[in-house]
Amino acid sequence: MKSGPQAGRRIAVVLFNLGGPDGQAAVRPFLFNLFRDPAIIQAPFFVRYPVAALISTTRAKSARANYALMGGGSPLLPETEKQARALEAVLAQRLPGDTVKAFVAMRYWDPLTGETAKAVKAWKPDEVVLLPLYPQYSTTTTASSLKAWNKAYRKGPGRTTTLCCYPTADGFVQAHADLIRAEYVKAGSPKPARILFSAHGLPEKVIAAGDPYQRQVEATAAAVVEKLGDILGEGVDWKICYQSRVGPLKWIGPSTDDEVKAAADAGLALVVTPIAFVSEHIETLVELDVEYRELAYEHGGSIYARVPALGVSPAFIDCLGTLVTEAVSSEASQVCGSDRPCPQTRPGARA
Ligand SMILES: C=CC1=C(C)c2cc3[nH]c(cc4nc(cc5[nH]c(cc1n2)c(C)c5CCC(=O)O)C(CCC(=O)O)=C4C)c(C)c3C=C
Ligand SMILES: [Fe+2]
Ligand SMILES: [Fe+2]
Repeated sequence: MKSGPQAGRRIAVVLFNLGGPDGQAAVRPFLFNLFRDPAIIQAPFFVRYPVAALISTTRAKSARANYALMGGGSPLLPETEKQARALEAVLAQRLPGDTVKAFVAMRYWDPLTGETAKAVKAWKPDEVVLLPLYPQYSTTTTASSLKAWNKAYRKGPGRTTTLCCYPTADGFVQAHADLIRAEYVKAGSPKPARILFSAHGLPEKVIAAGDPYQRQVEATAAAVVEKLGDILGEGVDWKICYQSRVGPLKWIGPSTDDEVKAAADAGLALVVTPIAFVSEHIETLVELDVEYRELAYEHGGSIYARVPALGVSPAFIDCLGTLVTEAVSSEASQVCGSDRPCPQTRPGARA
């Protein structure tokens, strides 16, 4: 525990997320920002730029059509803002006497990380807590955001603590279990049924290079399953699968589309839950709700229940509040919420 005065601090909590286009015109430049990131395409600058320009141009048309299904752009920013306000409310209770403000820093679209770093500097915090809205650590998401932040916030005021991951944190796991149970019951508690834990996929080579994401996704699913003993068992099983494959590389599997087909072919009711996204966005509202639902029906499935993303579910926001409270009372510069620390963690190190 830290010594010295505890109250009266100005605490900035910075929520990291990927960002999404706010309208049709933003789709191509958003995709360009994404594909020029060396965390996404591991190639030298002079290869990455033309590749990013090519992929963003060729992918833009189909991506625009998908964003059009959600009203033209991504709901990710308004959803993340709601989480920021809910977290401020929880922290006002947890840390009375301190002033807490939650900022949003997106990686590939507004508000971009550099812009948010300027706003945080201007707010002059005593403490900065970096909180990725990625419960499972990946080099492609968490590490990429942290790198962009460290560059933009160099010499910024305040002591910084990073919450690198929280794949098995109590409230996070409980919130998932509660939402899954509620959706299963709403669907009529069908049997036989399968719960699919669907996470964003990654190229196999990223995992082979030591990225802990897949192991942490498995840890999350196992922890949620432990809390679902009342519905899992005879006639109800579960599986992890991976969605949103992009590009020609081999990605980790099994893929969500194969698992949806297999379950529907076998006559199982499906309960599909996003397990690595904490808010609704294109991968849940289009891929899970439209594309995979259609696939299930094409394969003879009759029940396809989709569990909502965590959003502002009280157990989840309360869990984030606990993590932030622990971070500001910790001596360490990185707080890892995993039982097997991720590579980000250097115990005792301070930035
Ligand atoms: C766990 C979260 C995510 C991981 C891991 C991740 C890796 C990853 N993503 C791409 C390519 C795309 N991702 C896109 C959108 C997108 N991805 C995530 C999350 C993770 N990505 C989010 C939150 C979003 C934003 C969605 C929104 O509503 O705007 C897109 C754009 C959409 C599309 O064209 O499909 C692409 C492309 C790669 C290549 C990758 C790992 C290598
Ligand atoms: Fe993605
Ligand atoms: Fe971690």
